[in-house]
Amino acid sequence: MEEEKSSSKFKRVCVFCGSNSGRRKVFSDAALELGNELVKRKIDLVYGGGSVGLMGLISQTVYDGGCNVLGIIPKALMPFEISGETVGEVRTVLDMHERKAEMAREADAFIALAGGYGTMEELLEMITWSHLGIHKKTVGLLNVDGYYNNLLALFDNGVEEGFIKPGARHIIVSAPTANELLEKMEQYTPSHEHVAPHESWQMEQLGDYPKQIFYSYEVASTTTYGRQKKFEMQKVYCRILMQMLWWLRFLAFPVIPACSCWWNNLIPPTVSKKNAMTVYLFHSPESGNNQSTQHFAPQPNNGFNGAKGKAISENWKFLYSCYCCLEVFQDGLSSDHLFSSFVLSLLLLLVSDGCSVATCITASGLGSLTQ
Ligand SMILES: C/C(=C\CNc1ncnc2c1ncn2[C@@H]1O[C@H](COP(=O)(O)O)[C@@H](O)[C@H]1O)CO
Repeated sequence: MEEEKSSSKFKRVCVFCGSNSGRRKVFSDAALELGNELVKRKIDLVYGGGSVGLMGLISQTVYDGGCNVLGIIPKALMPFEISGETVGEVRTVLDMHERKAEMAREADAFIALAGGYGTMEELLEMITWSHLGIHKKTVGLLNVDGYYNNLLALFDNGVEEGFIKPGARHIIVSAPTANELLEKMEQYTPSHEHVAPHESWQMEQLGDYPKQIFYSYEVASTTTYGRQKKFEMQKVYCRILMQMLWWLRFLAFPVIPACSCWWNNLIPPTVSKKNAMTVYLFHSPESGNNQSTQHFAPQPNNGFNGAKGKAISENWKFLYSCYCCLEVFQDGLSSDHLFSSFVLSLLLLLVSDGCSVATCITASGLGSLTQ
């Protein structure tokens, strides 16, 4: 079925309004009137979710009129006894900040109806974001029976006293009736200077940003918590993977030194010598002169070159490699570890050969890489 096109330049309007209905009937009437006006113009509704107060009235009206309703509600306000049942689509977010950003992203324009702190805060934030250049969307105020006269007077005073630029005062489009307000909003083009260019704002703060940034916070859809589950499952998988990697490192503990020994036994003395030097130079570049590297040259007759009888030094080498790995795995590559490695390297140098030291350093280096 082909979707009916909106007769307005706005496809979706976000309405901020009281979670209470107010003492006087004019406010409920205004909510119904605004709802009908949106339906007449085929404008979908974005709002705070739930069915309490004016929020419930407007959402039900728009929903019954056949337009889409999207309620964006923080997890904490989800319980039925707090916000009641929501019509249409419900999107749950983590907190109020996410909600505002999500509401602002989804809508082409904003309208504030009568309300309390919540409504006033949402209205003022959208005015501020427009002033700063975070969004370029129209902000309307349905000033039912002069409810917001004092607020508008306060804004005027802000201009008078030099706290609000005269151009920025025009960000708010206000009118006493829904029809008048929407007419004015349709005509409105922003003329105020932005504090910072729209493009310089972080994508996630508002504007035409990619959906996925927000969807990482989005946790539920209409009746099931599908998205939330998906997001939380991803976190569980990550944790399992990390746990697996944590255990796998112990596998590296016997494998790395064993490979080092095996590799060292395979290569001929000349190559071995070169590698030993390279490794040594890599780890201690400042001592990489000819004299010191000579100390690390492998000795062909000490049982490292595939000689049948394994020399004692090879066992030393293996044990030391294990020690290095264990140290690094347990504590990370701390300065203490480096110092003890250095002392042990010197000791080993006395009883073994340069090649084995190089192997051990390599093993500990590899160990640190796996941290
Ligand atoms: C406080 C009460 C119910 C709270 N339920 C709400 N459910 C959804 N959204 C809410 C709720 N309360 C505030 N909001 C948001 O703030 C705006 C309304 O706040 P106000 O202080 O009532 O003006 C509204 O736009 C929502 O986005 C029962 O009294």
